[in-house]
Amino acid sequence: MRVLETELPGVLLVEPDVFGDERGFFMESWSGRRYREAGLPERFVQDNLSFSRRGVLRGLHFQHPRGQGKLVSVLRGEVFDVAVDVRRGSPTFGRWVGVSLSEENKRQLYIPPGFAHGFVVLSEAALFFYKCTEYYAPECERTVLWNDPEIGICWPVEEPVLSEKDREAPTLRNMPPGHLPAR
Ligand SMILES: Cc1cn([C@H]2C[C@H](O)[C@@H](COP(=O)(O)OP(=O)(O)O[C@H]3O[C@@H](C)C(=O)[C@@H](O)[C@H]3O)O2)c(=O)[nH]c1=O
Repeated sequence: MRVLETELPGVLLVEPDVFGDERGFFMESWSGRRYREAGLPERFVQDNLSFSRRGVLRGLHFQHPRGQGKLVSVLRGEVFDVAVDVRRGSPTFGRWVGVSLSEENKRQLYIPPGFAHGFVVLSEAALFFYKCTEYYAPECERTVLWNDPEIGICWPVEEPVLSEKDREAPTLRNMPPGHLPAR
């Protein structure tokens, strides 16, 4: 597999080895030892699966405290996946990276604690699977406005379908300081 650095140090793009033959394909979607050797966490404690229709945007989400590292992937369809550095004092605070993750390219994105995460569905529907290094803690859930102009994410969808929580989220500047992690 190949692990590629992104413009945000710590956010890693993983290209797994895929073995195709006349039956279909095989790939190891995660292996503790190999991912550790490649600089990713070995320990994940929760797996999540979500299904969304075209145009659905989930995000931008993170937990603080109890930050979660997330290894995200797409089992069906295609999404535009985004990570934003929300660590106060970070040289890349407020900066974002976005990648296409799909059933076809089978890529994974590793988003460390301290980064907000979101995605929008580009295909008819998407089945989104991710591993988390920390358990879900509803009291630590934080949401940043998906189209915060100061972050300036170039989303490939103009009027996404949002949850009420995501529609009403504050901008990064308006987040209570205690809701943001420090670097
Ligand atoms: C995230 C999560 C939600 N839930 C519940 C809470 C709620 O009733 C329901 C739906 O939750 P949400 O609307 O927050 O789901 P969703 O918008 O899909 O939230 C997810 O978005 C992506 C972008 C992430 O990065 C994830 O960490 C997570 O925040 O599921 C859990 O039980 N466990 C969990 O780990």
